[in-house]
Amino acid sequence: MDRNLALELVRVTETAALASAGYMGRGNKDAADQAAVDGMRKAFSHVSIQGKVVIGEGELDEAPMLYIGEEVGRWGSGDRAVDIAVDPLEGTVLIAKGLPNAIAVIAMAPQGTLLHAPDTYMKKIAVGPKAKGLVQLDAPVEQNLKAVAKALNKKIQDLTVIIQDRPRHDALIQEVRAAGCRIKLFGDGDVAAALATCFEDTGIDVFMSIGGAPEGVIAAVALKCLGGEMQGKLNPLSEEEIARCEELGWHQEKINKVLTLEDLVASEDVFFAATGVSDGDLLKGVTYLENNQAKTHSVVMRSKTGTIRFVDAIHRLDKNEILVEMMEKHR
Ligand SMILES: O=P(O)(O)OC[C@H]1O[C@](O)(COP(=O)(O)O)[C@@H](O)[C@@H]1O
Repeated sequence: MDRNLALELVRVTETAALASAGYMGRGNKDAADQAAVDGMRKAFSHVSIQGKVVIGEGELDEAPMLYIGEEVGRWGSGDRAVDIAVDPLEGTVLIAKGLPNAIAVIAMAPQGTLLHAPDTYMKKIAVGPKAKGLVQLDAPVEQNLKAVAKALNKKIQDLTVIIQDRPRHDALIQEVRAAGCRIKLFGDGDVAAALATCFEDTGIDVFMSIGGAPEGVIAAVALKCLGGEMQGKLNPLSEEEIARCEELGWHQEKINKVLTLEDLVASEDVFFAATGVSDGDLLKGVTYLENNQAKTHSVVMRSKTGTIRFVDAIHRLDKNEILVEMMEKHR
């Protein structure tokens, strides 16, 4: 895929972040999400791809924009056919409460290569490049943690495991504590949490959680670019979710299968871009500057070359056509 698409994708996540950041701390997660969706969709119309949303805001009946199956991009005759996975505002509650780690995020891959994950829960494990190939989602927790400690040349007591703070993880938390590791609990945003395992500065060594399956596919694209490892397994928690899986052709045998990184993302030529909405471990959030300007901090990655770029940008909110429209609508 054309390497210049990387910068195009950053423009899209920047626009989503800028559109939604004004809602920080205002207690309205739906309005913040809608703003991010608006911004992302608008910015996509300038990108030279024939994109189809495979992970989006839901089915057409529940999501009028960026719904699964929606065509995005310019759709010119020479444009590349691609699968698009979006989470315009990953961590809607985080923005509503003004908490850290909300991001706007996109993953892109050649057509037909991203897993069409149903919108149910998924059990996930992620580790950075040094521990790649050494963990097994279904293995005992302690066994995985010992393997990671060995790969990182750390004492098991010095490993930090990041887990979403939910009652469904009580037993997991007990097991990680019993193994002797440190734990960092996070409120929301498991894409950022999985990514953190690949950046030493974050101090996070392992990600273990049950979170959204769509977020699992998006994170897997990033882990592929970063040379890390991620595995997942659908984990429908209610009768309704099981029915939803069946409706989409996920029968018990398929649900029980551990999905490897290759199952989640079947291509070596994928892109991932994210822009911070609120300050986080990896990305700074949107900040507003004098003279109607705002600053964004993003990361964009391409698996083919393994390049990881951090992009700082200063935007004129009164000059850029799309941003002017977003500011009128959402500020
Ligand atoms: O809040 P739940 O039901 O535990 O779901 C977990 C999911 O929610 C999130 O924390 C945030 O998702 P939203 O941005 O859609 O609110 C995800 O990162 C995670 O996968």
